[in-house]
This record gives sequence, structure tokens and C-alpha cells, in this order.
Amino acid sequence: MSDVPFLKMNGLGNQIIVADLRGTNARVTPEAAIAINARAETRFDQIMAIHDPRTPGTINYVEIINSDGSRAQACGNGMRCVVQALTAELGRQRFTFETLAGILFGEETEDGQITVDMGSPKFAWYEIPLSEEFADTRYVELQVGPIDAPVLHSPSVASMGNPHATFWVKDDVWSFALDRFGPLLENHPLFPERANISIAEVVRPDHIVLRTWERGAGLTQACGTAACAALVNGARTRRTARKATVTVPGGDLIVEWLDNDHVTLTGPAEFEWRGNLNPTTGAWTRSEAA
Ligand SMILES: N[C@H](CCC[C@H](N)C(=O)O)C(=O)O
Repeated sequence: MSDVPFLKMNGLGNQIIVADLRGTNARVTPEAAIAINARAETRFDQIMAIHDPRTPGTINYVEIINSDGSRAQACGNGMRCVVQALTAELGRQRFTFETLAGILFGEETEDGQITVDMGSPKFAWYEIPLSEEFADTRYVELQVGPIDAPVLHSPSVASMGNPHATFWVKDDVWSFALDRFGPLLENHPLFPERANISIAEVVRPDHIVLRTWERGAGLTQACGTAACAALVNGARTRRTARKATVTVPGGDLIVEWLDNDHVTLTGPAEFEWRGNLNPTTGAWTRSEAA
């Protein structure tokens, strides 16, 4: 397979590689993802692989690959990077994409911010999915730490196309060892497809502070779908309004749960440098200085 162009980008510090597989039948293999992530300059959280469209009315099919080689259904920060890359290339601002999670829309506005419509959240236990039935997923039984004094417990769970658990805390989110608890919770038997794990402090109804341990990627500077999950979980547990600023380690995202049930995510995207990569092996070269 010959090399394809890629862009190294980030969405609030969420490390993203946008790979251009348009016009090819190739896919980024798990082995390639692992090899790319093993090199310091291309350590990433997600690869967004842009493919030819599969469905009329969409511009591209976007496949999302985590740094452990697994596939993700959705990635909010990565979609903003894709929108920015295509806006720069094509000179248009609005796009309709297809991902494993379905059809979604993205738009770059005049101020350079990018809004992605991430679709509707899902709350039924089998949609997330959970391995046991919970009639009400606003709080599910799950805890870490001593049984009589759990450090984290009773998360709200939701699917934003991908599985999320939001643990509510009163203390500073930085006082929790998410690097220790994250892997245990991500792989907990309650989550048959694993899950993205977040801790959230509601500072005000319109302001959430959030840290996320991402499924297949670990601690990240930002996780867009986790910000969306925190907002919808906050609104349905009456902690937050339907629109809030979500402060993640990399900066601020704006999330809104619209009356039509769709959730929009707004924030920046940043281009860093470009290169060419082999989607089968992950070997790459840089084509231009930053
Ligand atoms: N960084 C992404 C989330 C990737 C989700 C992925 N870790 C998974 O669901 O496996 C975001 O901005 O939404």
C-alpha cells in the first residue's frame, strides 16, 4: 500500500491525526495505529481516517481509531479537526459525515470555532451498553475504593455513540488518582464494550470541570464526547442547565443539549504539521516543517 497524507492536529490538546484515505480501499490497521503511537512525535489519542462516502448526502465516512488500535464510534474533538482540515482544503464551512455512530454535522464559524452536532444521547442500559439491567441509568451501582467509604461511586452513564460513565465529585477533580482508577473502571465487567471514564465537578449549573480517562487511549487533555455525556447527565440529574462550559485539562468546550435532543459541541482545532504515512505498517515521514 502506498503512503497517504496525514495532518497532525489537536482539539484542545486531544492529540489527533487526520489521515486522508480518500480514493483508496485501504484502512488504518491496528498495527499501524500502535506503531504510529509508539513514536514520540506522533503520539496520539485518535486517528480520524477520512474515507470516500458510503451514504449519499454525506461528504465522507470517518473511521476513528484509538491509540491502542481499537475503533471508537465517536470522537468530538477529532471531528472538529476533520472539519477544520476540510474547510482549509475545500473552502466550505458545513459538512455532513458518517461515522460508526451514524450521521453527524460539523461547521466552522467565522471566529474559527467549530461546532459539531453529535446527535442524540442514549440512556437505556442496553444501548450504552451495560452488562446488567438498570431501569434508571442516572445512577448505577459501581464504586472504587473502600466499600464503606468509596472514593468514586454511583456514576451516571450515557452513550454519545460511545460509552461514557460520569462520576460526580465535590472536590477538585485533580485530587483523584484517575490514572489508577481509570484502567479498572474502563475494563469493569459492567461495561462489555469498555467505557470512557470521567470525573466531573459541577461548579455552577453552567460550568462543569471534567477529567477523562479514555477507553483505548488513557488520560487525555480533552474528550469531546465525554464533555457531551457530562452535560446530558448533569441536566438529567438536575445538576446543570442544558448548556454549559465544560473545562477540561486542555481548555474550555461549550456543550448544548438542544430541544431537538441533539447535542452540540463547540471548541477550537489546531493544525500542527503534515506528513505521509503507510496505513498498513504505520511508517511515516514528515513532509514540511511546522
Ligand atoms: N477523544 C474523543 C473521544 C474518543 C472516544 C474513544 N476513546 C472511545 O470511545 O473509545 C472525543 O473527543 O470525543
